Amino acid sequence: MSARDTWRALYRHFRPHRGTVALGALLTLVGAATGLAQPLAAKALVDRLGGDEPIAGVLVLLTALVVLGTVVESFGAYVLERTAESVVLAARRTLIGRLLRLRLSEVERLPPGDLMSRVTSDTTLLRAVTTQSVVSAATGGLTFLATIAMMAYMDAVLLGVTLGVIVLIGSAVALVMPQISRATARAQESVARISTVLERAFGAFRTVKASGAEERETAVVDAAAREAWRHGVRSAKWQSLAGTSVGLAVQVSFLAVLGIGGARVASGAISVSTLVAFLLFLFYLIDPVSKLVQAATQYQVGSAAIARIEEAEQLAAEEPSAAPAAPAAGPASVVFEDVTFRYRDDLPYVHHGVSFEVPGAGMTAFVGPSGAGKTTVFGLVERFYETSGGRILIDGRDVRDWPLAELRAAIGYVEQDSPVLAGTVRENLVFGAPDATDAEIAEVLVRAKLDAVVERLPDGLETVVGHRGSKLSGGERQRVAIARALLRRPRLLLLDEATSQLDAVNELALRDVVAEAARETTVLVVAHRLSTVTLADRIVVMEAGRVRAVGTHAELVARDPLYGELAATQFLATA
Ligand SMILES: Nc1ncnc2c1ncn2[C@@H]1O[C@H](COP(=O)(O)OP(=O)(O)OP(=O)(O)O)[C@@H](O)[C@H]1O
Repeated sequence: MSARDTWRALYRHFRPHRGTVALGALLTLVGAATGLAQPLAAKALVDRLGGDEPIAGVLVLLTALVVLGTVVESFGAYVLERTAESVVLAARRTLIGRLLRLRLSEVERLPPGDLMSRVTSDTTLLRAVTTQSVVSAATGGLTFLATIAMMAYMDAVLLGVTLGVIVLIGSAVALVMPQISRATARAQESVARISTVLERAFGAFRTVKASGAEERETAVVDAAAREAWRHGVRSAKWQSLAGTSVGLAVQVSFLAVLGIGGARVASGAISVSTLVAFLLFLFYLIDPVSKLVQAATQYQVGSAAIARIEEAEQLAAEEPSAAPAAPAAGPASVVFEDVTFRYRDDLPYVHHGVSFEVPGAGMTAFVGPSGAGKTTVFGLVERFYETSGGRILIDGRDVRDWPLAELRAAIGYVEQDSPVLAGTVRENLVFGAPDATDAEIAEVLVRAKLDAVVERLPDGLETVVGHRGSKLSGGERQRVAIARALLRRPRLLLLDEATSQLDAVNELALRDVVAEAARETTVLVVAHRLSTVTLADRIVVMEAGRVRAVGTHAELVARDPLYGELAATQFLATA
């Protein structure tokens, strides 16, 4: 990101809060002013005590100043901190609103752990830069200019000396500033790597344990944590260097002013009192310069974070579209017209001109060797990906012309590994149909042959199924996934049959569920079982990204050698 883009992005986060930041700055200034007035009141008090004058008025004034100062200052600090939290919240909400709408291809490209850490960790770094550092820069800048003006009024030559030293040391500090940003960026990348590795490990926790990979995975996380530490420490080093440079600048200026000022006093150019006053102003300069350096440091940290946040905001997302109020009913037809497709421009084509027609209703099975492109058909129907060529028509309408939410509302999709989400059975069922009534749930449970299963569960529908549904059997998970899809009352059911074996009871149950669903919706199924294909109204045989043959089981066994082979090997194994 260029420096200008960083400015612009930071300003975008700051802009909605500029009013409250200004209020916070004002309160900070008022608090500081009452602080300055306190010594004056104290002096008056001491004077009056000495002169035996009444002190009640001054005492009240002093107390009022102390109370007012404390209240105003703490309220100002609260306003700024609250605004800082609001900036973080706004950044998080923008990111969250976008992340779940990202295109599938983007999420496949970036590890989810990395995306998550941008929402959680990087946004936190915006806290200081958009509020405290703006106030520091503003108040520091103002006081700096006022003090410089006073110094100019005292003696221009000594001011020149002072500014010379400050510019010299300031330039050196400016050189290390980008180092802070770089080190912070590296540290944040390492933090993201921690999330990524942990996410991978928890996503396949059984495999990690079964492979005895705990130590190795721990070592990878450990390395990332140490890497984050290393860059964090490097950033701290540059930050402290920048911080101490203020003291150095003032000390060097002090010596230079003392030397040159002494000579000027000796030559009669200025009076001793001017030199003393000038030196005092020099010390007043420490605070504003510190604030300016601090603001610059925070800006560097913030710019590292903003780059990562912006990157996530630039990822391609799907356009939001309102779900239809009343989706059309009845089974939908599906037509593929010479569809070509590849997952990425640098990958080979997966579909080399796929064409088939499925009328509304009935069940169509897709079969073919592994990698033939069957699951990809479903990804394209759902418009998870865009085709490279050809057309896909659902109900005679190009999928690109459907509002995305309407298209997906018409479809029920059961993935191959039938994901069940953490939560209760009920939460899993209504995931795709949040408004489903208890009666509808009960009906779908019967249809998916899950009613007996749910009855057996300790808490029925409210039973927590564990992370990824690990408390359900494979067959049960599959039927929960089908029930979830059916509850959406889809016009088109896409079912990616699991390749894993099912016992006879589960297999039969699944077969009935699918057969029944096919009576009222169009069912497309990537089939791996004889029991499924014999049931199908038509079978599409795919091979290497092309449709080889279409027909019924009996027709294809007689006509298509590849199908005959599949039937003999793949399907019969499951018969
Ligand atoms: N998200 C993806 N990104 C890149 N390539 C992919 C992706 N998904 C699938 N592929 C590739 O596309 C090809 C077709 O995959 P697809 O999943 O459609 O095959 P399939 O016929 O369903 O196979 P199976 O029966 O084994 O599930 C494969 O070579 C696969 O490696």
